[in-house]
Amino acid sequence: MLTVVDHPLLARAVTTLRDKTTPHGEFRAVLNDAAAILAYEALRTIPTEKQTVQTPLEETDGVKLAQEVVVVPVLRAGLGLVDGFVRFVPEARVGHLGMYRDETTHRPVDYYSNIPPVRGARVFVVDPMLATGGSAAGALSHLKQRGADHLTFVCLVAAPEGVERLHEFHPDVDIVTAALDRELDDKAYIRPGLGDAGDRIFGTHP
Ligand SMILES: O=P(O)(O)OC[C@H]1O[C@H](OP(=O)(O)OP(=O)(O)O)[C@H](O)[C@@H]1O
Ligand SMILES: O=c1cc[nH]c(=O)[nH]1
Ligand SMILES: [Mg+2]
Repeated sequence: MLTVVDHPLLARAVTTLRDKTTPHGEFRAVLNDAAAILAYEALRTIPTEKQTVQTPLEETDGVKLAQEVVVVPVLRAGLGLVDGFVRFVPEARVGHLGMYRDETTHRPVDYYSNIPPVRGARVFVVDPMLATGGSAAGALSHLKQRGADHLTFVCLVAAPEGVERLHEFHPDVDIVTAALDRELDDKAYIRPGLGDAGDRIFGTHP
């Protein structure tokens, strides 16, 4: 299932992130806020179980989360979405998957993996950009090999090509995004998009 999160504050954040004049410090801060809204939506279906709580006056019913939460950013750009999740679920475990996209083939190249236990957990793979879908599909396959059985992919901007690829190779994985853009260009950049998310977050190419 594809969810395009519809919220005025998120739409405004995406507009700021698309703006080429937004400097990297502001880009990071606004991406953090956008990530929190995405996390809020993506966590909507997390199961809870009953827990009693003692107020200053009496005991009453409350809830606790009934499933472990694991957040897995696809490096580098995915790091920009981690805090949005961890601010709501501070006990979340965080895995890291290092991948970059080869500039000519546009195929993902793996360079790092450090993943906590994922079997039975609710696993959120986070990366601002879903372009060809090669990186996301590779990340999801890697996590399934490690036993992940409840995966959600969370991004900021998705291209139709990437959504199609994930639906084909990972039909069991829900996608949550802030925007579904028009197309990929001949360099496999998302149009209109926001450029290279990693470079914009970290200020790599002034
Ligand atoms: O859907 P795809 O076609 O695979 O493209 C999307 C990937 O490209 C970007 O990473 P990039 O390779 O720029 O690495 P970086 O995060 O280190 O900048 C982005 O953050 C995704 O991981
Ligand atoms: O538009 C794109 C495509 C891939 N990666 C990015 O950072 N941006
Ligand atoms: Mg990049």
